[in-house]
Amino acid sequence: MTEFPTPPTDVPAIEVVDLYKRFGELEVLKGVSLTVKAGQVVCVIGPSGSGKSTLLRCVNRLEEPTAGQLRVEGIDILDPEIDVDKVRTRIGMVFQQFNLFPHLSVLRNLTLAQRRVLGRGKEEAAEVARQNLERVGLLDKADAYPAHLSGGQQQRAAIARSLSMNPDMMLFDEPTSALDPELVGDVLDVMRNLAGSGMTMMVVTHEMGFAREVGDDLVFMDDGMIVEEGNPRDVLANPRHTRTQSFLSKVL
Ligand SMILES: Nc1ncnc2c1ncn2[C@@H]1O[C@H](COP(=O)(O)OP(=O)(O)OP(=O)(O)O)[C@@H](O)[C@H]1O
Repeated sequence: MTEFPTPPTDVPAIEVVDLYKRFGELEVLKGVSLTVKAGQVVCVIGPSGSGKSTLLRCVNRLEEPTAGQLRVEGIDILDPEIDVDKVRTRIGMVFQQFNLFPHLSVLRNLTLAQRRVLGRGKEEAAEVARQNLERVGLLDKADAYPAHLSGGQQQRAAIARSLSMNPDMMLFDEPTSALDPELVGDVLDVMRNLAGSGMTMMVVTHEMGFAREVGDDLVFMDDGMIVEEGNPRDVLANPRHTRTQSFLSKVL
């Protein structure tokens, strides 16, 4: 099995090289290349169906690319010898639909994978869980069940669950799209704090304000390709490509 050594600091956190993904006849990714440096926040925007989620899902091996290269901290994660569980412990993923287990308390949602995947003991896992619940402002909900939390609280619990695995980087797939508008701000605040703490993040989002303020880089995808990429403030203020202009004119 390939082990993950501590990477030298000049190795990119994520390197996507000429990535293709096909579902049957449908080519969803058509030669996507991008680099996320350690500590960077890269936001990915684009119309529905442009391949944003598929790209993220390839990065933590929830989907198998059809062709191309994917390196995480310099390690080829498409290597058939790779331990996929180990890849996933390095890369936290937060989904639109929270994916908490409804029959487990918030605390047990946070301790389960720590114990099963990382082999932590009960007390250590609970302590790590409490620290991360505190980080997202939910320590008082440790014993609650997901159904008794608001959508925003559930998403913050899902972020705390990811953090409890001590990931080196986190992928966010439209983390606020399922939330009522008044609950979006709290989740974005948690993400802003995470970015401020130096977490490497790739964020598929429709929140252009977040992308502008927090993103180091903005990627616009359309039809399975990266059409435009650059400093978020520049791309949002002065999109160069007509497809970016057309998309932004509808969402800004
Ligand atoms: N497992 C799958 N099987 C077949 N087709 C799929 C699968 N997953 C995604 N697709 C298709 O791939 C295309 C890209 O989907 P993807 O979810 O990556 O787009 P997206 O840009 O994230 O869209 P949205 O903003 O609506 O979430 C869509 O046409 C979608 O229907």
